[in-house]
Amino acid sequence: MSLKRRRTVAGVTHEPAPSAAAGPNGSRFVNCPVCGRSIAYPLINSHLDTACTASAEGPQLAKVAQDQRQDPANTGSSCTGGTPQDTKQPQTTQWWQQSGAQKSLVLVPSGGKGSKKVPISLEELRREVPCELVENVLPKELANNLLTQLITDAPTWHRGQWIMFGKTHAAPRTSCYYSLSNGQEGTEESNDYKDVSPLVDRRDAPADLCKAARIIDDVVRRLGTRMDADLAPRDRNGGWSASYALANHYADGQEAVGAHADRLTPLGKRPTIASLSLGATRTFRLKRADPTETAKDAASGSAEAKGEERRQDIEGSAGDSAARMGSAAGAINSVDLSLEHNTLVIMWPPTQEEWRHEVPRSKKVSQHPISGHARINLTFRRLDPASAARAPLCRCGNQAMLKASLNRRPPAGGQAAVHSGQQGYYFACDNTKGSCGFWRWDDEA
Ligand SMILES: O=C(O)CCC(=O)C(=O)O
Ligand SMILES: [Fe+2]
Repeated sequence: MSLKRRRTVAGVTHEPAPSAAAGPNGSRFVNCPVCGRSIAYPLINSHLDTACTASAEGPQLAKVAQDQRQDPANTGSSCTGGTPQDTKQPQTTQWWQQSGAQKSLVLVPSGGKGSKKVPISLEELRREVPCELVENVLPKELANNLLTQLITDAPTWHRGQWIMFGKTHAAPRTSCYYSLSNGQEGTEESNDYKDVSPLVDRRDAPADLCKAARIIDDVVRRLGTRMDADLAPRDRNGGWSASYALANHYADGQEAVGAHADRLTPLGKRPTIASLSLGATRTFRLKRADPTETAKDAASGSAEAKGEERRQDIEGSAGDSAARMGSAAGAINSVDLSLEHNTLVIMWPPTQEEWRHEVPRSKKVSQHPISGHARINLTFRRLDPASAARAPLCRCGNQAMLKASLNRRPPAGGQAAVHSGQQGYYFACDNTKGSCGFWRWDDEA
């Protein structure tokens, strides 16, 4: 991968333009070789990197925004209460309209561990990592209102706990689940929340959150059509819609979430998760998962600790693990996304299987006009009741946890080998207080 500001489009590599005030013919503007738009000459490189409309989703997303204005009754989630005027908010400038934006939203190490981080374009991000970033995803007023409301609610949210070496620690953030299905989900689905966290704080989503969810459903569905075959079968053909949003509140740069993957048991294999950031800008770090992480689990039959314990466990070693990875030469193993207010990150499959994500602590968090140093994150997730129902009970009598194996495949000839394709999955005991040692391949047909 080239880290120079050079771009290959349809097999033609466009060399970076010299950073002079005027182009070769003396004009102060140049037509973008990709989208054809007239761009101030010194800004053409950053336009190509971050703002060019010719990237696949630019026009699509523009259409999303337009459709949202024309069709506010869009029924992405089953939240009710949306009214036509609700979504008639003025649109903010979208990233593909910000010609010449100078921001470095995506940084990757230029070499080994500790090397300088260099920017890559949103297009390169999408190509190299199964994630993508959409700026200004909601109408500005909706994003601001939602932030104001959630910042007001956040003091009533729950601070989770995790146990390590017998000691209880408070989670460095507060959280809450907002249901987007207005109590429509059955008992089984409600039970799935317990699987997400044993400390459930679940509420009905307020109206602005329902509106946001409808827009996000639509964005995810439209962008998902580009890669339908990669999605979980039930999410294909525009099938994805969020059933709930997990909200996190980070009061300041000292609050964080350690490296982890979101739990597969309630969401099913190859889940798509859409993550909305509101308020102060924070770094969202993705690292390729260490194959030895699941090897330990599978070999010893030991349970992985739940929730925070697992997160903290990985946190200390994640950097080393990524450095050890040594996958294909030039491949990106680690990426930092700068998540500004009203930015959506879509984690496509197989992000939860093959990558780990975190929001590291930071000494430098700039203030947002509404929330100061605080940040709210909402991850929009789709429950898969069938997945949770399939999980066997371990010897402790608890539901075992579905996990992806990075380095092992199911035994040749087994049902799982025939049906699961590349990825092996297994169930393991999920008891934080001590594993019963339960472990078996998932042999789903
Ligand atoms: O705050 C974020 O951006 C990520 C939160 C997250 O990963 C989670 O709640 O599982
Ligand atoms: Fe997560």
